[in-house]
Amino acid sequence: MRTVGRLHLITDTRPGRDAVAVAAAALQAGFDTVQVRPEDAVTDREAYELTVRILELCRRHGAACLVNDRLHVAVAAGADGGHVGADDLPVAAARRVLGPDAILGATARNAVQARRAVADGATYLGVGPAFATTTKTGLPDAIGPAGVQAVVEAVDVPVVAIGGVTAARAAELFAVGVHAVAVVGAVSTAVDPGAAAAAFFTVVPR
Ligand SMILES: Cc1ncc(COP(=O)(O)OP(=O)(O)O)c(N)n1
Ligand SMILES: Cc1ncsc1CCOP(=O)(O)O
Ligand SMILES: [Mg+2]
Repeated sequence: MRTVGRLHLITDTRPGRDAVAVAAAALQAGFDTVQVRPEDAVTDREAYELTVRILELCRRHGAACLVNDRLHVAVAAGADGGHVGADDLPVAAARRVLGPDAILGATARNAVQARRAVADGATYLGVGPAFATTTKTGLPDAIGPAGVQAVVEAVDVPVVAIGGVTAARAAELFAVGVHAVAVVGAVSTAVDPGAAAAAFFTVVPR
């Protein structure tokens, strides 16, 4: 199984966004994982074609490619794994779909959810929202670095913090022990996504 990366770009497929160009810039700047996260309006065919393009970029950079929610697309495209949350396949079922060697991320907000996801086969935990975000609507209140730290201290698998993550805030999150951060808006909405991504590379603990 490929190891879990430290800097995860999550694709922004909202209208007007160029997910492939942003992924290329982030990979060039040092991001080591791209999670393809198709909006609900994106068809499976579109999600598959996007994943194939992103996977080719990831392979060129030695990076991991994951697919959010739609694990059949991950398997069909030959991606490195997927990510599931409360509205997706249960973690144990997702593990059966992906097989024992794939990377499987699961969303958790607290220690109880985290331990359950690990017991059911999660490779890493996506924990947040760490800070308030407008990228995804309907989220519960942000849990802050302290809430993320509570999960870090509850499990022995990598924690990937998500939600309102900027380069400055990433330093706070690494300081409480996260393995990685996942980013959408701070890179995808930047005037220069490559420069925005490069700012994260400087805060990853070596
Ligand atoms: C790294 C990471 N953490 C959390 C999420 C959220 O996934 P999920 O709960 O399935 O919500 P949607 O992304 O499907 O809206 C994630 N995608 N990645
Ligand atoms: C998919 C998801 N899950 C929790 S927050 C979030 C979106 C994160 O986007 P941003 O990095 O722009 O806050
Ligand atoms: Mg989901």
